[in-house]
Amino acid sequence: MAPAQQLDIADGVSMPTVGVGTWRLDGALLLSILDRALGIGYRLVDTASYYRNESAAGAALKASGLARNSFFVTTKIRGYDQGRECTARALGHSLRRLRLDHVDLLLIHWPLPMRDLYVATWEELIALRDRGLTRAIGVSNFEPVHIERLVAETGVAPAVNQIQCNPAVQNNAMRQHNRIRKIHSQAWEPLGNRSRLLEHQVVRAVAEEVRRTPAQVVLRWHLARHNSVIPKTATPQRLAENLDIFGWDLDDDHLHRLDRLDQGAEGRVDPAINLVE
Ligand SMILES: NC(=O)C1=CN([C@@H]2O[C@H](COP(=O)(O)OP(=O)(O)OC[C@H]3O[C@@H](n4cnc5c(N)ncnc54)[C@H](OP(=O)(O)O)[C@@H]3O)[C@@H](O)[C@H]2O)C=CC1
Ligand SMILES: O=C(O)C(=O)[C@@H](O)[C@H](O)C(=O)CO
Repeated sequence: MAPAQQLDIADGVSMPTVGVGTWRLDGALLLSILDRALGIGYRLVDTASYYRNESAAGAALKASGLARNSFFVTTKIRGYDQGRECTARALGHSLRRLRLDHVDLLLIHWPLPMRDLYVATWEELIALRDRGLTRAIGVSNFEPVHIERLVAETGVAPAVNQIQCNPAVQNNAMRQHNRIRKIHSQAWEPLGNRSRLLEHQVVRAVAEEVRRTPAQVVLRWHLARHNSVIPKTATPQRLAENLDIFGWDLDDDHLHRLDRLDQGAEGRVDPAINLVE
């Protein structure tokens, strides 16, 4: 069965299953990538204050002329903006750069447990959602222990946990815990750059068998395994390729061969020690 192109992440909030990743894109390049992406049907833009590209993303969205309710924007609260007052102020700055009055999904970028501010930050996200400044709230790079603390102290589970995931770095413990808590797993680094996944002989063999590209095979694996994806490309021609992952299938044998590529900790960024500020 073909996967849905939208999924429900919260009451009345539906999110595209494929979006545009924007880390390391900015300025004229980001404008032209988003112009092309929005023109061929992408409707989700993943940005973050840490990427310093929200202004260009906002300009591209405005130039697209698309109605506000037809596109979906995710941004993130970076490390040094964690904590009650800083978080609200940071979202205000992001909204101004994005030229929007609300985002669709607001994430805590990294838990930074050594700072011990992620629960206070989460409480602020709940308040920002209740004020209509974001339609849904979630986290990124949160391990089960961090999520359990949010739920225990606030009673509110994230709608989404954006985590590193691809066939080579599957992060199965995090994905399984997300599933148990009914939290959607959105995959960052979906193409497995750090692991040179697209060059792997199994990926290439499956791609040849189904007459698709290695990137399409990997992105289709994600949808079959219930992840949504936000691949990044600075190559305009690849945008259409990365979106053309519906209406065809991988069979169980293909999926199981890709499942077996997991390298465990190899290539995995440890969420608890990453110091992205
Ligand atoms: N929450 C978090 O902590 C994080 C979130 N992210 C988000 O996730 C997004 C995606 O992750 P990212 O790390 O960029 O990695 P990706 O898995 O999206 O890989 C990007 C790389 O793959 C290449 N590529 C893209 N499409 C194709 C294709 N069809 N064929 C061959 N190569 C291709 C790109 O090359 P080229 O550009 O030259 O086309 C680029 O080198 C980020 O942009 C960001 O929005 C990322 C990291 C952490
Ligand atoms: O792109 C992001 O959202 C990130 O957080 C990355 O910079 C991430 O920190 C990373 O790749 C660390 O190695």
